[in-house]
Amino acid sequence: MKNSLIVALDFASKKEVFEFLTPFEGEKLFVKVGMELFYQEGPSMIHELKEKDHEIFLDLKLHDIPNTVGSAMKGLARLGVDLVNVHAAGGKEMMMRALEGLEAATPAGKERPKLIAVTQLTSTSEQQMQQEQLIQASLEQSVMHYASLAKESGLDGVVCSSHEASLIRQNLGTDFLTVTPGIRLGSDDLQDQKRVATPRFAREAGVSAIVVGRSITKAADPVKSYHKFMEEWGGILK
Ligand SMILES: O=C(O)c1cc(=O)[nH]c(=O)n1[C@@H]1O[C@H](COP(=O)(O)O)[C@@H](O)[C@H]1O
Repeated sequence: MKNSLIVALDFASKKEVFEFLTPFEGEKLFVKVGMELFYQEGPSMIHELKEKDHEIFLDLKLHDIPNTVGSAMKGLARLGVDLVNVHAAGGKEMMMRALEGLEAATPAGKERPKLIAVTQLTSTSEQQMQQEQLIQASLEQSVMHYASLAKESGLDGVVCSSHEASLIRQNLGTDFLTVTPGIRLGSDDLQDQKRVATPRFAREAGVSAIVVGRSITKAADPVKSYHKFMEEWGGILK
C-alpha cells in the first residue's frame, strides 16, 4: 500500500478497461474501480482484475445509515479487494459499523480490506465548502476534523488532497494512510479538480498513495504517462 500509484479506471465498460490495460501486459498495477465502472460491470469486473493479479481499490464512497453501510461492507469484503472507502461525513457510528461489516465478512485466512474515509473531495474549494456545506472553518480544519473522526472510528486512513497530508501525519501518526487524488503534472489540465498537487509534492508531503486518472487514461500514450508519473512519484514498478 505504501508508496503506491493507483490508476483510476474511470471507464464505462470492461471492454475499455482491457483495451487500456493491454499495453501494460506484464506489469502489476494498483487500480481503482469507481462508480462508473462498477455500476455497469459489477463484481465480475473485480474478479477479472484479480485474476490478472492487480491490486484493487474499490471506490464506492459509501454514505448511508450505519446499518446499511455495515451490511453493504460485508458484500465488499467477500469480493477480496484491497482497499474500500466511505464518506467521513456519514459519522463515527457509520464508520465503525463499516469496519465491523468488513471484519465480520473477510474470509478466514485473508487480509481485511483496508478502510479509508473521504474527508473533503479534492474537487471542493474552501469557498465552496463554506458556502455550500455551511462549514465555518478552514478547509484544512475540516479535513483534519474528519480525519480525526476516522481515526477514532478505527479506520486505516483517509482520502484527502496532498496539501493536508503532512498535517494529518503529524497529528495522527505516519501509519495512518493518506491517499491523495487530484494529482497533476505541471502542464496537465485540472478539469474539475480544485486541490491539486504534483507527484513530487505528494512524495515530499509523505503521502501513502496517489490516485491518478485522466492524465494517464486519456493520454496519447498511457504507458509512457504512467511511467512519467511513477518516476516523479518515486514508485516501484512491479
Ligand atoms: O475517493 C476518490 O478516489 C476520490 C476522492 C476525491 O476526493 N477526489 C477524487 O478525485 N477521487 C477520485 O480520484 C480520481 C481522480 O481522477 P483524475 O482527476 O482523472 O485524476 C477519480 O476517479 C475520482 O473519483
